[in-house]
Amino acid sequence: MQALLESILDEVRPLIGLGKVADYIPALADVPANQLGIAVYGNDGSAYCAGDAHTLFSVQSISKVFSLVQAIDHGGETIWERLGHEPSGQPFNSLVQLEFERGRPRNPFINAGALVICDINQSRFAVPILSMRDFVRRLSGNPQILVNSIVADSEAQHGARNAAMAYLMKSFGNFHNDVDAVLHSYFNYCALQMSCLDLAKAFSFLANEGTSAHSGEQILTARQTKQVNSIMATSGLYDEAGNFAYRVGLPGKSGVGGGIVAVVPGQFTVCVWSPELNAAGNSLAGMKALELLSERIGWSVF
Ligand SMILES: NC(=O)CC[C@H](N)C(=O)O
Repeated sequence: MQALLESILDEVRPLIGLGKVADYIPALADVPANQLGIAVYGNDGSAYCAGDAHTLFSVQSISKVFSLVQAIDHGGETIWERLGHEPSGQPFNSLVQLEFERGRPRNPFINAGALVICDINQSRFAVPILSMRDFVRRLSGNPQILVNSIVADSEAQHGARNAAMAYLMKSFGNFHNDVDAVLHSYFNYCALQMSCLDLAKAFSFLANEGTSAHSGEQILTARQTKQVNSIMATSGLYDEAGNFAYRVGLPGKSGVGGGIVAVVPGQFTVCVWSPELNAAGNSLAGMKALELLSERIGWSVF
């Protein structure tokens, strides 16, 4: 596995320079574009790292999985009264469908759906950002994980589109808390800083029927785990979810920080990171690396 990861990184490195680092969040525009890392975390506790696998980066939309898991943990099936689990076929920050569908987001991994999930969690936790940080520390087994408040504040200053979605949902009665308070939480969740290895470990329960492979803690039931993986497979990469299923064939979740986590159920999780994005907002080199990995191991969920 170690040699395989090294050779995949060598193969995808020439793609660096062909994508574009997210700059609509100004603090992310400064991230050096030539970084590339990958980490695999096995259900047997084995870890393999290559490249910049220990460098911290902004998880951005990968945090939407953590928020969803927190909400399921508390609200169970009732959360689906407020949003769907269908792919949207739209960019992650689209407003168009939300108006047509009367403020009910298609799924928890587009921004509108994540904001509803954050609204649900805002009602539950006294200190939502600390609850999230501690949850992620537990999931990854790394008590050092922090939120980068410079990134969160930078996004807050350019958060008009997310605010528009939240207010639109409020106008339809599908948003219960103060919009600014929920946006503050959402931007802070997105600004969690983690490495490829942290993320691979944090997602390990999704490869292991709901139980964390390193701590033994049950995070979700096996049934809930299947549900989260299926939403990742159909919606984890926004309007590129079909392409990701076609090329990689695994449940996955991306973020505009350039990270992508994928799950090989029953075996391992993998996180790849390269900050330059393609037009859909997914890591360009990261997509290719995961495609090569699934081809070389000869395994996908399809
Ligand atoms: N796709 C992403 O990673 C988007 C997350 C980002 N914080 C936003 O709301 O725009």
